[in-house]
Amino acid sequence: MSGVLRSGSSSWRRAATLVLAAGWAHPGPGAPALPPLPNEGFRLLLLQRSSQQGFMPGAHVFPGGVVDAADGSDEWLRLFAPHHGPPRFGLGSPPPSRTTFPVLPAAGPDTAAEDRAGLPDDVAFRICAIRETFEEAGVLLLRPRASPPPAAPEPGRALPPPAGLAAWRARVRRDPRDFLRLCAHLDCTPDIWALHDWSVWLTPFSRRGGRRFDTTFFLCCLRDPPPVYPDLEEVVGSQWSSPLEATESFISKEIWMAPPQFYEIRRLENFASLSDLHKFCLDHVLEGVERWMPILLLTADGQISLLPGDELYLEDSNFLENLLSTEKKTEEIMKEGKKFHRVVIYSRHVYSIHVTVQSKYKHVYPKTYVINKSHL
Ligand SMILES: CCCC(=O)SCCNC(=O)CCNC(=O)[C@H](O)C(C)(C)COP(=O)(O)OP(=O)(O)OC[C@H]1O[C@@H](n2cnc3c(N)ncnc32)[C@H](O)[C@@H]1OP(=O)(O)O
Ligand SMILES: [Mg+2]
Repeated sequence: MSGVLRSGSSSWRRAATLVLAAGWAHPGPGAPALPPLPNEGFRLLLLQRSSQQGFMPGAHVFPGGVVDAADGSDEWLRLFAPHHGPPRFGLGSPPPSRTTFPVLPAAGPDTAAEDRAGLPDDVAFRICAIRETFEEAGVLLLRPRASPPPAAPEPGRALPPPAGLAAWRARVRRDPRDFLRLCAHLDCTPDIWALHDWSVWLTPFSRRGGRRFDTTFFLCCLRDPPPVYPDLEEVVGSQWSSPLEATESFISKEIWMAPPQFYEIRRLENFASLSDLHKFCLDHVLEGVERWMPILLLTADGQISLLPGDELYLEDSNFLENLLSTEKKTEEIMKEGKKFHRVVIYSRHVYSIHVTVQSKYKHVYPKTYVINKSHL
């Protein structure tokens, strides 16, 4: 399943990450914490990566990780039976395949046999996202095998942590194949039906080199926030933040996020409530999602991360291993154009987003977001 794809000098890791949105009541001062009403706001789970991580040390990201062969093993077939099985495991028809730029080489001939296992990618990637969320945050998104998903899915709940979970978590962190054994032990399956396709990001080329990921982002709505237990190795902290709170934490230098997370946080600002967000996911499921690779434009005093639709974005495979640069300053470049889909990176904690293009496939893009100059 995982396999490492090669394009030019880059090796690509296939990964999955989970945007967990939990319903959040607004208890007044001293008021008892009430269960959130459907039209209440939501908070997002952000995990802080350890400063020892090889990739994005210290960054706040959504739970996630590299897809492992175990996530696609056909041993899962007996666990999903009898309610679910090939070809779609109850996920509904496959989203339309969007042949978007860039095309990465298919998994090479060295992909081991078990990597081409019986599960379709969109099942295996959901299992990976749920496994990684368990490994990194101790949140268990499983569904009892006896209760197939409801016809009209509502936001779910994480499984209350059963006894002995810490020992199981250590086992799964050592060997991803133990995640299936944990599910069998609990007579559950990963709640793949609660995960909705949201976006796919490919790591842009940068002169620093380093790891590159082809990462599928899923979105999952929960009625209320489950307790979170960072593993304290890969992940050293966690927070539930609204899109606005996460933006303010970033601008005030309390947290650092890479452009994809900042973009997704701002995109989620479009939704006023958990029910709006959940309804959007259900209405949108057949449209498929855009898969894109930002192209970096280095300016004299910063960087601009260009996205498809931007007038400077070129769908040219040369940019798999190249970037753009100019002697001009960022402000000059910004004055020249008008068809924007870009994240402007002024400094480590000062990003702005400019969107003037229409979103594709009935998805939403973030609104233009420019911080006031006092932060510059
Ligand atoms: C400007 C950047 C633009 C882009 O990258 S766009 C593509 C998507 N990228 C992003 O979203 C940026 C943020 N990155 C991420 O969210 C994550 O890095 C991403 C892409 C989901 C991949 O997840 P990761 O957590 O990095 O991968 P992972 O969980 O498989 O491994 C992380 C490192 O932890 C290690 N690890 C995993 N399980 C462990 C265990 N049980 N005990 C100790 N160490 C463990 C694992 O070996 C890995 O270390 P290493 O990276 O191999 O050195
Ligand atoms: Mg991880």
